[in-house]
Amino acid sequence: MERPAPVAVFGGTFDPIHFGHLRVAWEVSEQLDCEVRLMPSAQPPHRSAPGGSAADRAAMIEMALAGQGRLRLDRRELERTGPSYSVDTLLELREELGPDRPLIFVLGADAFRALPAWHRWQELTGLAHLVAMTRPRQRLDKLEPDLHNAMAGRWTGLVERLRGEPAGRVMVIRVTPLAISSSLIRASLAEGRLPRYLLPQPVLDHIQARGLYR
Ligand SMILES: Nc1ncnc2c1ncn2[C@@H]1O[C@H](COP(=O)(O)OP(=O)(O)OP(=O)(O)O)[C@@H](O)[C@H]1O
Ligand SMILES: O=C(O)c1ccc[n+]([C@@H]2O[C@H](COP(=O)([O-])O)[C@@H](O)[C@H]2O)c1
Repeated sequence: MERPAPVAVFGGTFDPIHFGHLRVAWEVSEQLDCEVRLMPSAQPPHRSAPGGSAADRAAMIEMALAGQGRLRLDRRELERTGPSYSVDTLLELREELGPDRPLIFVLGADAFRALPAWHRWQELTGLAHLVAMTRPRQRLDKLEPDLHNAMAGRWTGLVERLRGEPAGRVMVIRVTPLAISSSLIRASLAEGRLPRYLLPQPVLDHIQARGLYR
């Protein structure tokens, strides 16, 4: 019996969302042949509070996603109080999806390398597959020993493996290198420059109308 399509979630601060996030999420959705849910964190662990409110960051994601059907916004972390630990989110999703449905947690190379600093990170592969996307200037080799050991035997290059099992595999997906970051965009706005063409125009219009990141 064929398993139902995987659910892929791409977590981030999205402060603000930009074409780097959007393009790589789109390519991952194409390569995995499933919907990808963009999931902004309420209170991101291991970084200072976002400059944009939860409502602004979610509104900007919605604007960015208008007019397409592959990517959608998942508000679950915004609706929870306390730090947005990914292990709690994946436990909640696993509970909703049941034990058999493939669940995929998508993260950029920098976030993947930082996994050993995450809350109960060793539990993540029991709940979901991990997909690490390439990102300019971020390596996916020479991982620190704990991460290297935790991932040993889990690597696959086959999407079918991810679609055929509920969790536990790790895959690298090569995406178009786009050296765009939210911090670059915030810095540009703080200096009074216009980061045009790095993010969707309706998102930039919203930032300007609301006076964000000045
Ligand atoms: N240009 C990009 N290419 C590939 N992955 C990206 C890119 N930008 C962000 N990501 C990934 O998206 C996820 C969410 O990133 P985040 O919202 O922190 O954006 P960011 O641009 O890295 O922000 P900041 O500069 O504030 O750290 C992370 O897993 C990150 O690795
Ligand atoms: O669970 C954790 O301890 C944890 C620590 C750091 C980051 N994360 C998650 O990783 C994703 C990317 O984080 P960031 O900071 O790059 O936006 C986002 O979904 C965060 O909630 C999760």
